[in-house]
Amino acid sequence: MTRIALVGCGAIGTSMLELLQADKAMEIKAIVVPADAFAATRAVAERLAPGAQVLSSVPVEGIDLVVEAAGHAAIEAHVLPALQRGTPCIVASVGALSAAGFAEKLEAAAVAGGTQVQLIAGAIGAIDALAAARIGGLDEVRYIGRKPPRAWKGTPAEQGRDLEALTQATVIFEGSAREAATLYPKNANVAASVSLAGLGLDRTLVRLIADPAVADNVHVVEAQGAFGSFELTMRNKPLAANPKTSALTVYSAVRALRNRIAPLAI
Ligand SMILES: NC(=O)C1=CN([C@@H]2O[C@H](COP(=O)(O)OP(=O)(O)OC[C@H]3O[C@@H](n4cnc5c(N)ncnc54)[C@H](OP(=O)(O)O)[C@@H]3O)[C@@H](O)[C@H]2O)C=CC1
Ligand SMILES: O=C([O-])CC(=O)C(=O)O
Repeated sequence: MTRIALVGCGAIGTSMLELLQADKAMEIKAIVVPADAFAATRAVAERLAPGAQVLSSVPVEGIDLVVEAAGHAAIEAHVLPALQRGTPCIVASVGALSAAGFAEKLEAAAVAGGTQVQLIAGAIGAIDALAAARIGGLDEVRYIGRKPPRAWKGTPAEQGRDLEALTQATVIFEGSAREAATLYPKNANVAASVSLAGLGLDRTLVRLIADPAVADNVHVVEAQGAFGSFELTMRNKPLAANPKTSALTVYSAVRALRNRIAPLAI
């Protein structure tokens, strides 16, 4: 039995718990959330993971694997210490690695604990192709993220514009993946994933668009290099509980967990 600590119990975490009820080889032992979310999280746990304790930090003993679906700050607070203790971690908030020196810090914690941190592909695809293409050499990688205006609420996209009033597609950001992931921590984790798999946070070109004509979260990756080239378009359904987040992120996290224990992993 693999004993799991889930960090975060919002849109992704709750949907993961729903799916993981079917997995008999895994047990959710702990759900880690801020103290002000205890009551709501206990109600979710009662329904979907009755054996889980709701806590404000990952237990030091009795956890085989940590899975994070909480946000950038949770990596420093919960993933780093778990790695240092030797517990492997699966991370959804990949954009946290855009902070200067943070990827190195994460790696050092994993080395100190003799374990590994796995960054999930989340809402984007072709991370495998991109990471393989990097070995032969990449010349250019572009990422374009297009979401409905409501998905950009509470972000810098609101500065100087009324998102509700947009009548046409509007570029809200153009720059590096590092800047995108820093400025849009709940919307541009995939920009960080694409860049970490490919040309790096500073050389990956990112454009973010608020588009009233789309209902899905549309992600495009274009890459060129020694391997040839590819263009990928994902049209992801957002989660009802959080329009910023694509449902595919949940499936990607569940896949990562299942692959940890599957005799044949794909
Ligand atoms: N790689 C990818 O493709 C994607 C990655 N993500 C990442 O996943 C994160 C979660 O997404 P989503 O579930 O939609 O967001 P939600 O806002 O719906 O849920 C976040 C949950 O995490 C909790 N939380 C916040 N901060 C902490 C912390 N420091 N420690 C423990 N728990 C914490 C929240 O508690 P409370 O309610 O009290 O704040 C809430 O339960 C995003 O912030 C983003 O970083 C999201 C989409 C795609
Ligand atoms: O879920 C998505 O479509 C992408 C997302 O929010 C992110 O990359 O942070």
